[in-house]
Amino acid sequence: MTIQKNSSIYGTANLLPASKSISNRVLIINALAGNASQLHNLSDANDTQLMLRLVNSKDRIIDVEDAGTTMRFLTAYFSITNQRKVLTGTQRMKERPIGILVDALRTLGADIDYQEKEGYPPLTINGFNGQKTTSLKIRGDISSQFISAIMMVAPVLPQGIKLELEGKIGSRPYIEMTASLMAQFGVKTKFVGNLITVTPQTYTPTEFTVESDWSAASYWFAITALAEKAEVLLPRISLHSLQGDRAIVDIMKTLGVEAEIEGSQLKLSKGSITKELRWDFTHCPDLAQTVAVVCAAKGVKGSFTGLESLRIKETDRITALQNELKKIGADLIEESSQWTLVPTDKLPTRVTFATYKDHRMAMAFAPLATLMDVDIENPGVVKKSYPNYWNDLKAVGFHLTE
Ligand SMILES: O=C(O)C1=C[C@@H](OP(=O)(O)O)[C@@H](O)[C@H](O)C1
Ligand SMILES: C=C(OP(=O)(O)O)C(=O)O
Repeated sequence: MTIQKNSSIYGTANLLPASKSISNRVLIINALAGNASQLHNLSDANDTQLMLRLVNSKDRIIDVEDAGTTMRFLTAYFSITNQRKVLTGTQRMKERPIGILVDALRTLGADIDYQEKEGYPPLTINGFNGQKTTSLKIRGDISSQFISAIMMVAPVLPQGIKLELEGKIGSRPYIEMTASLMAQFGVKTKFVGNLITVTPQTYTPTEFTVESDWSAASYWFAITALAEKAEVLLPRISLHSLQGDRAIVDIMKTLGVEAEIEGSQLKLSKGSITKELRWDFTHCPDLAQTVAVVCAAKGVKGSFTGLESLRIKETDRITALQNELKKIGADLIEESSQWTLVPTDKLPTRVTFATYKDHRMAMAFAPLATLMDVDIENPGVVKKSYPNYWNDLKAVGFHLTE
């Protein structure tokens, strides 16, 4: 697919999706609350559509495709609700670790086997043999999704749980989001230091509306930063969000984007840009690609930390970024847990970007069409989190051809 260069961008990202992280949590919580909640504005992201279909499925084989939260949350949900299931996914899903979650669930009393490689999907869940312990230790540095998965099922355990997070904690706002959503469905958790305590409680069915997705919004900040002239409106988005990726407001302020609330919308417009950005992505890993591309094209030197988890997402995002940034003359150099982004000094006029079966590679590189003609391989990948991305680009004036 080709996106023709357009450096003046005006309009509304009307089809901005609802948060897939919030949607997938409320779907698990709702299932534990007897499916009696009224849920509004669930995300049209494929990850959420999968969760919607699979959480109450009677099928034995559950294919989560490439949806990480769906895989991790359903593993805990089916285990604790004593359902016999086989959980599988794409080839990439079979390379994304799940051993830490399986070990924790086994310690709790779940009977789970690996079908292929130890520590990775596919899994066979054979049921739950009664709660064996009330205290668990779990590493916090591989994926917060393991922690969220256990937290959500914890109140239905006969004796509740004390979960001690070990080592560095990554993606902490996602853990806080889990606690906050549990509270909105009537379940209290205590999260103090590295200890999460959940007593046995019952979820209350609730009416709940999902807000727009901040990770999806990040691409609109990138477009505004990169364009010569821009004014973009984002609907149904809150600055006081549960989503840690609202950090994009602060990051992009230094990269030349002003964001101000106008009624129920957020208005993005051009501001002034710095020469250097230092940022730790430990708690907002999904923003890294968006920010790296903007720095690379705008002549901003980046000093980044907290990118470790990018290696185990939809693709190895570090390698994918390094390969594709090279095509515009930029480098991402890794040196002992520090990454230096060396921006380009001369942009090409046309580039084809590979997307590595990763929605965020497609969505993060497309904004470069404000500066050059861009070809995107496998544009359909965006359906994982933002199926209407290309239509939204058209709505603000980009010209796209197959
Ligand atoms: O809990 C969630 O909804 C998510 C947590 C993050 O993953 P990690 O905890 O693996 O960093 C994030 O990258 C992912 O897109 C969604
Ligand atoms: C990492 C992501 O998702 P998941 O881990 O849920 O597949 C993402 O959406 O960028």
